[in-house]
Amino acid sequence: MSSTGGPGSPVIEVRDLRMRYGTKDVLTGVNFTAAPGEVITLLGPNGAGKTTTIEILEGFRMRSGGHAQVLGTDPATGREDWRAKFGVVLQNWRDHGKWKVRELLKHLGEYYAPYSTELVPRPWDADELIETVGLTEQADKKIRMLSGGQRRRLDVAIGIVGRPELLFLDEPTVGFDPHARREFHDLIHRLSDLDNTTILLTTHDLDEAEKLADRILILAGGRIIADGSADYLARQMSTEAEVKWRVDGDFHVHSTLDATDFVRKLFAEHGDAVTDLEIRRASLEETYMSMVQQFESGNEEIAIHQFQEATR
Ligand SMILES: Nc1ncnc2c1ncn2[C@@H]1O[C@H](COP(=O)(O)OP(=O)(O)OP(=O)(O)O)[C@@H](O)[C@H]1O
Repeated sequence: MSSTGGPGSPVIEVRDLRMRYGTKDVLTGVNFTAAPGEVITLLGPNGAGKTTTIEILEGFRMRSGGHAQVLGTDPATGREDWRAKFGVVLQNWRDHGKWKVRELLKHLGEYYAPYSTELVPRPWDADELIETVGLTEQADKKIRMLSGGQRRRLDVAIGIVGRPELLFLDEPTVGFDPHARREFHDLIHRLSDLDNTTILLTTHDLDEAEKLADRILILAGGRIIADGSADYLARQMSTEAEVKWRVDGDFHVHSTLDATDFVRKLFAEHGDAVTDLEIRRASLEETYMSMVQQFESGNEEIAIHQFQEATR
């Protein structure tokens, strides 16, 4: 089932999205699109407006201005059949304590049965889903007995029980141990690769953003100030690479704009005497920190200008 508003059209399309709370402008012109099957991570400092953006797209919050289309519909006017096409994992979902895990997933799943198709049978079989999110041992436990991380896995299961075309996840891995985090990442890859699910998630974990996202959006100062793959962003922001090497046991470091040319000359001069060669570009974390620092020190225009210059 495709309901993106026509073949090839974006699943999410946001233009000049604005949000004002009282006298405070939180979003001042957000622009981005998401294609079918894309995994997009929304990064930004606390209070940047990530949750606000997601809630507007989910139809939970009315925007102050601008244009938004989600699965071919304006979220401000989306109805039941539109809501059934996407899944939501909120930041704090803390009810249903008396229900048991399997019971709740079966119950919530029933809502999606009318939207089942030959291609995408809905809902997800409860036991299969429970196994997929790693809760088999907890299937017959009451929800209030689950640990924080197990509860979060259940939140993810609730978000995908209807086999959504689009999945919104707000800080999905808070409280996950490294093993649960790895399993969650595998699940996201599966959903996007096998089911072509489009995924928009927020996280403060840059390592996670780098591992998961096809594209990273950085939201700061009310706008998307950077949009691209982790590698692309790091390359655009850091023009210099750091080269480290040893010659005859002595350690050397050099920053250069053209690492390939530098290394070629290094070998021409020292040949086999060069050992422990390492070339390093800025990590996503360094790129992100440098952009956000510019914003927090009041240099919004410089940060945007720097990025735009670099991506020109
Ligand atoms: N209902 C509301 N009424 C007034 N102000 C609000 C409301 N909801 C959010 N805000 C404010 O809007 C700004 C953006 O909040 P939002 O929760 O969208 O940010 P965020 O990027 O998700 O932050 P975090 O990373 O801390 O979760 C914050 O300054 C917040 O205090």
